[in-house]
Amino acid sequence: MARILTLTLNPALDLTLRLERLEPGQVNRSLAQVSHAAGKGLNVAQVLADLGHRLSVAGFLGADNPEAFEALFARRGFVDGFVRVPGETRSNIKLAERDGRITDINGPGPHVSERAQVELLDRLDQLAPGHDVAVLAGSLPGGVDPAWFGELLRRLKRHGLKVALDSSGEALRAGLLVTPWLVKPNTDELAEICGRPLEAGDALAAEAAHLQALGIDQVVISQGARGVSWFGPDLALQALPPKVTVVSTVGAGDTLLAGMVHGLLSSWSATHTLRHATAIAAQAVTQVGFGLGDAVQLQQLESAVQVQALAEQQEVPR
Ligand SMILES: Nc1ncnc2c1ncn2[C@@H]1O[C@H](COP(=O)(O)OP(=O)(O)OP(=O)(O)O)[C@@H](O)[C@H]1O
Ligand SMILES: O=P(O)(O)OC[C@@]1(O)O[C@H](CO)[C@@H](O)[C@@H]1O
Repeated sequence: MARILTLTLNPALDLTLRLERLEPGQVNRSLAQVSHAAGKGLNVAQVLADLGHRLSVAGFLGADNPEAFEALFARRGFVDGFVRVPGETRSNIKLAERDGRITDINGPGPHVSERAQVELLDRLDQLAPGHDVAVLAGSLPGGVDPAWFGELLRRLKRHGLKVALDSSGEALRAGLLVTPWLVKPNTDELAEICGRPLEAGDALAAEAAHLQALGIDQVVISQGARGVSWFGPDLALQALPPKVTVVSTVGAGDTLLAGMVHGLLSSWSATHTLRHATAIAAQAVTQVGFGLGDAVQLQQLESAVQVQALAEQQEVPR
């Protein structure tokens, strides 16, 4: 069991509405709705807690609506390092149609002052020592500069934590410069950073090689239903998940990330790590919400994941 700190700088109340079919511009009636305290780092934390780890969670939380988050922390036994900021934590709307299509409408989050940012850094100086890994996941709220985000990663590294990063756009770019231990972009996020499409397998491998040359040990590239490419020191593997009935893909990437961190910390074989992480991510899409589901279903999914070696990585000219 490891001690893991997850950072969610821009958490969200996820409101998932299940619909037969979304008709834009019409009155739509939902079949069911459910609300969760969420945000990428908090979703990762819930899966890691289910996998047996001890969690601390931090970031910025709106002072006007903290109840669902505080209830989650109490229920899951998370150490609460969140700085409260004026205003409301955002609500993100997830429209889940019967055929598995998901439409996300994510809010900007409250504005975070410089003072609150200093407070979080001070708090992390106290909280971080003693943790093995920090997982930083999700977007930046208003007022938070990507350069500050880079400084945050640097501090966590200085405290001796392995840093795992899952973000997008400028925050991802700033984080990559600090060479985290592990990075988990999806194909679109990586393509945006490198400024070219990454459809072909050799383009992915070349980009992964470039990130590894910067000093990033583990490059995990998620590709939705097409699976995962994992480039580690001396390994390049591809996992293909089994076909599942999609209920909501929200949090699949977070579950995959948690699974990879868990396998690596447990010193499992590479194949076991990737197979298990891919299986829990596949299970995640069959449910709304975050955390591991039925153990028997998980066992069946794990047996059905196909893992194979990828062709030799290629150098990318820069
Ligand atoms: N339809 C699916 N069937 C099986 N597995 C899936 C499916 N969609 C996603 N997954 C699994 O979940 C992983 C993460 O999905 P994806 O690449 O969509 O992540 P993401 O874009 O980071 O998602 P999010 O940000 O919503 O958490 C995939 O690599 C795959 O293993
Ligand atoms: O707007 P961000 O921070 O990029 O993503 C936020 C979010 O879409 O990510 C999670 C799923 O990965 C959801 O719980 C949450 O609403």
